[in-house]
Amino acid sequence: RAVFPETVDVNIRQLDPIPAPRAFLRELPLTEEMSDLVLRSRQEIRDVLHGRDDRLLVIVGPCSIHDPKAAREYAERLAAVNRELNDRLVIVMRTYFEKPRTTIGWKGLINDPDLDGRFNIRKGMWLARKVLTDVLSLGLPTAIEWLDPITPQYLCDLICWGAIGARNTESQVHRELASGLSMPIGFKNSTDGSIKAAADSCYTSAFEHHFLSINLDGRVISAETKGNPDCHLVLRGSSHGPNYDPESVAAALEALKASKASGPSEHGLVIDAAHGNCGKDENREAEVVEEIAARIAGGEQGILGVMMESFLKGGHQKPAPLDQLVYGQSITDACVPWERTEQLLHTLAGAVATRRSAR
Ligand SMILES: C[C@H](OP(=O)(O)O)C(=O)O
Ligand SMILES: [Mn+2]
Repeated sequence: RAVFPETVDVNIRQLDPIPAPRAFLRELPLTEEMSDLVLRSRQEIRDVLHGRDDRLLVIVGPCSIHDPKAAREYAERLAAVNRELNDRLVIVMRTYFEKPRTTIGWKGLINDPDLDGRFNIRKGMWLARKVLTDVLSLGLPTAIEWLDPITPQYLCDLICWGAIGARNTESQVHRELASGLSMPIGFKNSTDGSIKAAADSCYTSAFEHHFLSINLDGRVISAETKGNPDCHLVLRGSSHGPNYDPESVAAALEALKASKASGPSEHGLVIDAAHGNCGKDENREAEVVEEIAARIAGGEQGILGVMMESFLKGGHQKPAPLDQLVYGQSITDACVPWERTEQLLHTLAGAVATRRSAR
């Protein structure tokens, strides 16, 4: 016998087949226009990260997407501001569908799209593609955190920038994944504030790697990657406090040098004003963004981009089925409300203009 049944699936209750990625790509295809936007945006982000474009990368939007309608409404507002400020900012919308939990909790739209504990992953993956095509159809680039190593096969044609989160930044699986992804990848520093793991990830992901994955037809394959030359560090603070101050930025750039990380790491890093840099307090987050804008206006080098958690309404609420929720408010980390966000985007654009005129 090839398999002794009693030795496998001991802790498996159910295995449900999901259609292969190609079926999803056919059902919700990328249009020519969206493809052009994705390719153009990826290149603009690369140019900023490599010091070829003096604009500021701004990755802004909700901590997580839980309501496609509210996500689209937010995207419509952000797209309008993007049209106004894109000579100074490269704006990318956070469209996060996978949430890494410290312990247990709602894991995102793909894992539990109806917020009802039924974990209809097939529906969640379809909804994720639907939201991404909606956002791209508004002319807005997309940013995601990559968590499950199979998810990219379902979504990566629609993504302009990716993150590897603080809880996975040392993982070999995520470094291998990043080495083959088609867009720039930002590695968050570890939750304890250490920089070395993420710096080593920036170095490691630039090499070719070989690992098991699936292809668009759902077959298990051995992937050989070229290496991703566009990986960079994202400072997101830690449980011990913030790390966005000038001294921490300088120390992080030294750590990148010590890890022999190249490309973007020779030019700077991205600061996440949320998470450990604001104690998950949206009012503090807005202040952090203003402080960063002042430093950019003052000509500080090394800040290539800013991340902000922002949504239609400020604050956050506990996850619950959609009809029990306040519309347009985060169900994971607290977010800066839209009106304040719009002001902050103008402040960041003004800072870039000031820096540009001083050069
Ligand atoms: C979860 C993630 O933040 P992290 O804790 O990985 O910095 C995010 O929401 O951007
Ligand atoms: Mn968050």
